[in-house]
Amino acid sequence: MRYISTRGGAPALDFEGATLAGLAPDGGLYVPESWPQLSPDEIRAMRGQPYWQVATTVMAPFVEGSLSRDELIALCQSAYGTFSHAAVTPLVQLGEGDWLLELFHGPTLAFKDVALQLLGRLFETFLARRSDHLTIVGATSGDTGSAAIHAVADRANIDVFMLHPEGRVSEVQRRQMTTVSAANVHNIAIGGSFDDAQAMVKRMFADRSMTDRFHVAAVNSINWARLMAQVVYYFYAAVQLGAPERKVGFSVPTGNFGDVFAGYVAARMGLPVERLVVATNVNDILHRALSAGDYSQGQVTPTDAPSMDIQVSSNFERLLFCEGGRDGAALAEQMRGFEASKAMRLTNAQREGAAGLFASLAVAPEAMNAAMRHTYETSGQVIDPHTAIGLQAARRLREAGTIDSAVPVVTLATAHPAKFPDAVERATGVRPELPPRTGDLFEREERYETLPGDYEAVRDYVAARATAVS
Ligand SMILES: Cc1ncc(COP(=O)(O)O)c(C=O)c1O
Ligand SMILES: N[C@@H](CCOP(=O)(O)O)C(=O)O
Repeated sequence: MRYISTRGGAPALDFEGATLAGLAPDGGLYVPESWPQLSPDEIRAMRGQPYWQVATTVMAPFVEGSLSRDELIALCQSAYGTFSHAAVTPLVQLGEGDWLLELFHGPTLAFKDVALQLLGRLFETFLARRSDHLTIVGATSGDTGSAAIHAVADRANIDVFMLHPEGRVSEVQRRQMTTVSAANVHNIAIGGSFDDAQAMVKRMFADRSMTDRFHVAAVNSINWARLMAQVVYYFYAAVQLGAPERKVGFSVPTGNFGDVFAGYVAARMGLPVERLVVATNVNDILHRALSAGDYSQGQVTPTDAPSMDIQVSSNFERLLFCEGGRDGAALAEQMRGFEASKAMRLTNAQREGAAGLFASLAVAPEAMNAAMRHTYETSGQVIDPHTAIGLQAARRLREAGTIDSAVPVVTLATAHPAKFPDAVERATGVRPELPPRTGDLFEREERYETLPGDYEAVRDYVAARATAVS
């Protein structure tokens, strides 16, 4: 499989190259040259299979040329063996046609583990084939950071520098990052929002003073391998609910548009998906883009669903490329306009292409709290604020008739409620307990640097500690 840049100005790479590159040198994101297809028979055969086996079938075409089937199987068995639930991502029924896909049984209790447990192993496999050292630079609004750190801590030939917005992640999220004592882990709290941190990371990929000396790599969902791993659970869930004979809808709490783009990929590969609901909090750039064609960056408002406090959604560029005729030059121009003015209009082709599959809704804080409360009162299930946004959007769009009432809808439960105990307790009166695997999180010493939200300060900090490759 070959990977091309959404901005059309970078050479195509194989899977290994795209995984180690992260962002393309022209500022674009890598996407597969074409979508592999899974036939109804291949999808039907996934029923009853263990997660690692479904993962192998879904990912095999994407890694062709870079990993043998046996290597892929071994990586999947090892990555998904770290999950505490035998089903890895169990499906739980809440009501008639209303399902939760629990994605938080990995080491750091959020859906990010599904991809990052694999990505850490992919880095190790590829680094063993070459003499190289990765300087991973990432941005987090809370969950990617800890999942990435747990995936690469103490791995040889890797350093990770993780930027989080100071004071804007939950205490559990922060401690999951800052109490890891591995020498190759460097946490940085920066002034500003996740968007500021993400912009600095992207700028570093374009900064020759860094890329000439260091092999800068990505763990955010700008890295294609992250999304590839997330495509798997759409298939895994849908076949349990009757696919390929029956269509399934998904509601996805959304920030950087990575998780829901993985659902789009599943649909393009042949999974019968009725609708993909893009559920946002009040940071609603994606809802405005999908409902009105208006992709304009507002100020980030801090909320009780902090991981979704995002107003520039990196992976939306992948959708614009795929639905805009795969025209890299035109998209590069469109993105340059956005970067200069912080606003852009979707083209008719982009809007109409997206409208066939996506629906969207922005969920206000009161509705999010009501969804947590209602779910607890009616099913005894305690859910986290991000999941509540997905659930609320699914129910509202079903009531509005946007989603066929006969179609089962799966809401992605993206984080364990104990990551956000204060918000959950305020809404439900219940304070969720951290699972035993998190150990003595509140006793361990924290270690992180605080830097101003200033690119040069972050760049110099990284450059002084990273390992040069040339
Ligand atoms: C708990 C949680 N839910 C939802 C999201 C949004 O996912 P995405 O950024 O892939 O849209 C995130 C962060 O990305 C998250 O950490
Ligand atoms: N919500 C994320 C933000 C980064 O998103 P990513 O999927 O691109 O890594 C987080 O919790 O860090």
